[in-house]
Parts: sequence; C-alpha cells; structure tokens
Amino acid sequence: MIAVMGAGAFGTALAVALARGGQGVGLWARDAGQVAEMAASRRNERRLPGVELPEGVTVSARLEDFAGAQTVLLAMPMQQMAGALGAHCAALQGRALVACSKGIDLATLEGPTGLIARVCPGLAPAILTGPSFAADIARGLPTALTLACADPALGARLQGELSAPTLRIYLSGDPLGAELGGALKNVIAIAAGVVIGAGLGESARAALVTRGFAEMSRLALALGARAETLAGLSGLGDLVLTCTSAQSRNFRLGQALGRGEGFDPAVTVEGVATAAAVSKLAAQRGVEMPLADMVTALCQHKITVAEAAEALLSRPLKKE
Ligand SMILES: NC(=O)C1=CN([C@@H]2O[C@H](COP(=O)(O)OP(=O)(O)OC[C@H]3O[C@@H](n4cnc5c(N)ncnc54)[C@H](O)[C@@H]3O)[C@@H](O)[C@H]2O)C=CC1
Ligand SMILES: O=C(CO)COP(=O)(O)O
Repeated sequence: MIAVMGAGAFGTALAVALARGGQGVGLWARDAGQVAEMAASRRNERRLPGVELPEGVTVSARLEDFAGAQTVLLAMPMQQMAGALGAHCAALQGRALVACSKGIDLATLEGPTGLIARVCPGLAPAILTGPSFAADIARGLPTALTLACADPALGARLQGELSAPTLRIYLSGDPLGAELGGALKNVIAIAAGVVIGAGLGESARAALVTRGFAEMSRLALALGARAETLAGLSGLGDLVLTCTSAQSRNFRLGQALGRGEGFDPAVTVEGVATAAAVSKLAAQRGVEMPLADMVTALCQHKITVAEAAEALLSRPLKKE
C-alpha cells in the first residue's frame, strides 16, 4: 500500500492514477468532514471535480489506518509541509517520504527534501516532480515525471512503485536540482502570466521564459544542483508547461496581475511565497535573480506592471 498525505487536487490525482494501476492507496485528509464526504460520494468534488475514486483508494483522517504503507507521498502546499510533518513524524518512522510539493519554505528557505531531512531526521526523503497537471493525471492522459532520490536503491524501488500505465517515471539522483526546478518554475510562470495578461505579447513571453530558465539555473547551480537536472522534466519540462497553459494557477495569478484584476486567495499558488523565499535565498548567495525579484515585488504590490517592465528593459546590456 502507498499512503498519500494531503487530499488536494494533486494528492487525489496521484491516488487515482496509482489505484488504476493496481496499487492499494490510502488517501489521508486532516479534515474528517472532507473524508466523510469523499467516502460517501467516492469523489473529491472540492479539489478534483468529476473524477471517481477507484475501489483501490481508501480515504481516512487517521494516519494509523495506513500503518502498512512503506511509502508515503506528501502532497500538501509547501508552506504547510513543516507543520504537517512535525505533527506526524513519529507515526511516519521507517517509511520512505516522497515530497510532491513544489516550493521553498519561506521561514527556513528549505526545499521539500531538506525540510523532511530536518523535521523528520532518519526518514528517507525523495521528490516526485515534473510537468503534470492534476486534472491530466486524473483523466488518464500520458504524463512523465521525475523521481529524485539520493539513495539509488530506494530511488529504483520508488520508480517501480510509482509508475503506472499512464504515469512514466524517470529516475534522478539529484533531489536538490529536481526540487529547485519545480519551485523556481512557478515563480517564472507568474511572470509569464503577467506578460500575457498585460498584453506584452508572445515574443516577450518567449524571451522571459528563456531568461527565466537562465536565472533558475544560475541559482540552482550555485546551490549545488546539476545542470542536466534543470534541463530535464523537473526544470525545463515543467517550466514550459506552466508558462504556456492557463490550467496553471501560477500562470493565471500572473495574468490577473497583468490585467490589474484580483485573484481568489483560496486558490493554492505556490509561486507567491516561493518568489519571496527565492529573493531572500538569492540575496544571501549573491546570485542575480531580476525576474524573481520583480515577481516578489509585484505580488507584494510594491511596483506596477509598467514599472516592472521598464525596470527589466532598462537593465544594463549583457552577453547572453
Ligand atoms: N494541482 C496540480 O496540478 C499540481 C500540484 N502540485 C503540487 O502539489 C502541492 C499541493 O497542490 P494541490 O494539491 O494542487 O493543492 P490544493 O489546493 O488542491 O490542495 C491542497 C490540499 O492540502 C491540504 N492541506 C493543507 N494543509 C495541510 C496540512 N497541514 N496537512 C494536510 N493537508 C493539508 C488542503 O486541505 C488541501 O486539500 C503543491 O505544492 C503543488 O505545487 C504538483 C504538481 C501538479
Ligand atoms: O506544477 C504544476 C504542473 O506541473 C501545476 O501548476 P500550478 O500549481 O501552477 O497549477
């Protein structure tokens, strides 16, 4: 059995895909009311409407019900991960923990695997990330993801366990690079949404995505990630998806900013807190991240879109 902590869109979609592939999956939600609703309707209408939970998915608000699961997927928003893990560390002893969240913790500037290693020392962390909208996974559309783990034997076990007929998993030994790609692309996706929302055009978006990739790579390499990881599914792959699709919540928030419209604060948009974390991290390391800094300032309403565009276009001319 595999357990999934966090019954949002992504956790539910992964549970559905894995169960369709023949795995027994325990889907844990902290809210007993939501669990009762899902158990009765066999759906998660709040987060993943229109998708039936296969028979192989068991829902519960009691983590003890999934004590047999050797692998636990963590699928809550990044800023909630430290609290959720801290509360359940004892119950998770002896399991492999696979982070499915994309972001950097604003309080500690840790990514998911670093946070797991600190909050639950002794547990084996891995990360599952890459271009994959929950709705696509749940519809059974083909999806490829990266499973990154520092321990090659555990990584190979998880790769096999988490692969399903429409979920193709590639293995990486660079969890830092994989998690940084997933976190940083959300920040650039907000900027891409701003460009489109403000009517600055497709050419500007292509330039921004390219310069965004350069800036993602600059920070990731400075922190010790591998360049080939950034060029893979978890970096470039997810950057392309998120910067070009209105299915992305990060892109849609950016579009709203670009148009001067509001955005529903209840929607999970990982890039907002992560942009602020990235700006801090980059300043600490002396890495230039002009796009992330602009996104941070825009999200905090410290500058206007016109000022951001002007500031980026008037930067000193450089070599590519
Ligand atoms: N939705 C998508 O297409 C994808 C999402 N992700 C990542 O998955 C993570 C979760 O995103 P979504 O599922 O889309 O968000 P969501 O907004 O659909 O759901 C978040 C869920 O987390 C739960 N939650 C919040 N705090 C919690 C806590 N302390 N303990 C347990 N559960 C808690 C909420 O009740 C909610 O059910 C994010 O980091 C996101 O970047 C990754 C790939 C695709
Ligand atoms: O990470 C995702 C797709 O790979 C989902 O993106 P959003 O969080 O922007 O919706």
